[in-house]
Amino acid sequence: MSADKRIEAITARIVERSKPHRLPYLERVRAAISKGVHRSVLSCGNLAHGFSVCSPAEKDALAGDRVANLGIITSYNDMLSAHQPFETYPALIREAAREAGGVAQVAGGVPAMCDGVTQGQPGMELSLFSRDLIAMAAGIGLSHNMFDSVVYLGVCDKIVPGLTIAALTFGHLPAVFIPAGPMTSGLPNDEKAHVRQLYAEGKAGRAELLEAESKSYHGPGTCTFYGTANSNQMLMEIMGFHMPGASFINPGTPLRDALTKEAAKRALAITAQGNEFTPAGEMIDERSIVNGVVGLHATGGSTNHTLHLIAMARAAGIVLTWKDISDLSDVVPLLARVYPNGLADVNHFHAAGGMGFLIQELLKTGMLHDDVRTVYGQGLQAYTIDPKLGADGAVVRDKAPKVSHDPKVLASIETPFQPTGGLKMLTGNIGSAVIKISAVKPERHVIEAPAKVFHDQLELNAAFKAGELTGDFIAVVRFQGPKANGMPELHKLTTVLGILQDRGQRVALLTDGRMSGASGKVPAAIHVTPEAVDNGPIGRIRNGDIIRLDATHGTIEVLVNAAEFAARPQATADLSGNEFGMGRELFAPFRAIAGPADHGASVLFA
Ligand SMILES: O=C(O)[C@H](O)[C@@H](O)[C@H](O)[C@H](O)COP(=O)(O)O
Ligand code: SF4
Repeated sequence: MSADKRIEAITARIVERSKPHRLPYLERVRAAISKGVHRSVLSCGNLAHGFSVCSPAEKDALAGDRVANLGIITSYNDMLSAHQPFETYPALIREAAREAGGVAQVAGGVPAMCDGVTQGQPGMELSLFSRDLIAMAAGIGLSHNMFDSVVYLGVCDKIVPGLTIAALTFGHLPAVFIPAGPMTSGLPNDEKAHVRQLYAEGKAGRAELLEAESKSYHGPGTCTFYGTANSNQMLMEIMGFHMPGASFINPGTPLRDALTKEAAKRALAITAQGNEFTPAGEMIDERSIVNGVVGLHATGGSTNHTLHLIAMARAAGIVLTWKDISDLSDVVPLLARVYPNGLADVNHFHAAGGMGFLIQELLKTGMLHDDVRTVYGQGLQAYTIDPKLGADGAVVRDKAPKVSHDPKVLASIETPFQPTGGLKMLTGNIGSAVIKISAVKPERHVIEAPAKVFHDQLELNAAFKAGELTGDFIAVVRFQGPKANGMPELHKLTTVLGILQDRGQRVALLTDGRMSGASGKVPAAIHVTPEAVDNGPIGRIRNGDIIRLDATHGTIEVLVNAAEFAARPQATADLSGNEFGMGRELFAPFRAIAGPADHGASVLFA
């Protein structure tokens, strides 16, 4: 079935807009492909260094150009519960490579930050920049030019976007992403959030809070809320970088290991030496990117992808805009209710039918481009499956269920939770912003209230403790953009604003910073561009100004006389405290050159 004509129209405009970047990109990819087996251009000395630790049989194989060499880029560390399982993956992948007659080598590692560990801490100011650094670090591994295909081991927030930027930069090579899967379900996310609110109100102690947090985050695997990390898994599957059904299988299970070995063998099967050559730079095109945006809307995905997906697309010469994302939101229905957009977690999503059911439903009405290339072959229909472990220990794929196993978590295309998606663009005299409405009740989609201005999320929390946050208001938290302090997530505001909202106050947030993908029920206009430190109008808002946030009509306005507002001096902030400490001094060059949020807040692309 061809895609819905509205999806086709938005895709066509992206193709047209991208040509100046996409065509030269494809020429570079094809020029690199034309050079043949890449290690064949290495000198004997280069090659000897490259395979010095291999077995004699592997050296023989790599001395020629017939046997495929699989590069592994790994983001293993013990800080991210989602990445800790990767510790054992290289051995499993090497075993699979041997079974497939190929060779596998770890090309390099990349850094991985856990936004949960750094949330509310100075380290969070490195987080966004770590995405582009991860792309660079992966590039260093791949620049050995020893490889015919690559598997990327990554899950969390900035890591998959950074690895995708690298995979598309090395677009002449096939790229298969291998996830580690979600943590098993612990204390439900809403119960964790409730204990946090009790603690913030002084009704629970630290011991009770730590117990709740530890029961929620309790073992290996991705945290089970639908934040950026799990949005990444959804994206990798719907864009065709995962094997079908790979996203949400728990770590340490036979099926997980079978999927990992299968992915390694598939990566070796789609090299230029085989008959199904699938270079990443040609596999991913504008339709793949649109499919990714559709998946974000249909699942209520992370607002961070209004930054990351733009940077990821740009790495392949594709220019995606907030208006594309916003216009797709008007077409794509919301089919999933996973925390913070509901009470379920990703394990419940998978049990309800998961990615296979979701893709099946979206294909039914042309919400997705089916005619796309994937690491598994041609077409997205192949992903409408339910993965199982076969008797022989290999992966088998049943058809996805015809009916959702839990319609309260995963809806059919005929009975969506909302007729439109979750991510809207806002424009007005403050600039541009984005808002995630899938987790916000309809009666809160329009908020008009006086501004309370802060230059730091801790200032707002202190005002809460001092009992100063009374009545209806829009919290303006500014000087939080990429050039100011690296654009940290302001997720710590969620608890306080949630308490005030639950008390009946009509509150909202307006910031040039960003939120966690796990932030939810309070209306938040985020990623305001231009940012305050770049002379953005958000820097001219004063306490008491009336602001109108209208997610229904897509506007964000300060209701002040235009001439008076323009004549106001730009506020300034003392950012000296953000320049040193916890490594922030190392990222001064990134703050100096970071691009605007609506271009991905990247140091790699203007
Ligand atoms: O974008 C995201 O999804 C978040 O960055 C997420 O990865 C982060 O870990 C949250 O901070 C977790 O939520 P808590 O901080 O509430 O545990
Ligand atoms: S989902 Fe967030 S908190 Fe959980 S491991 Fe990943 S980065 Fe850390």
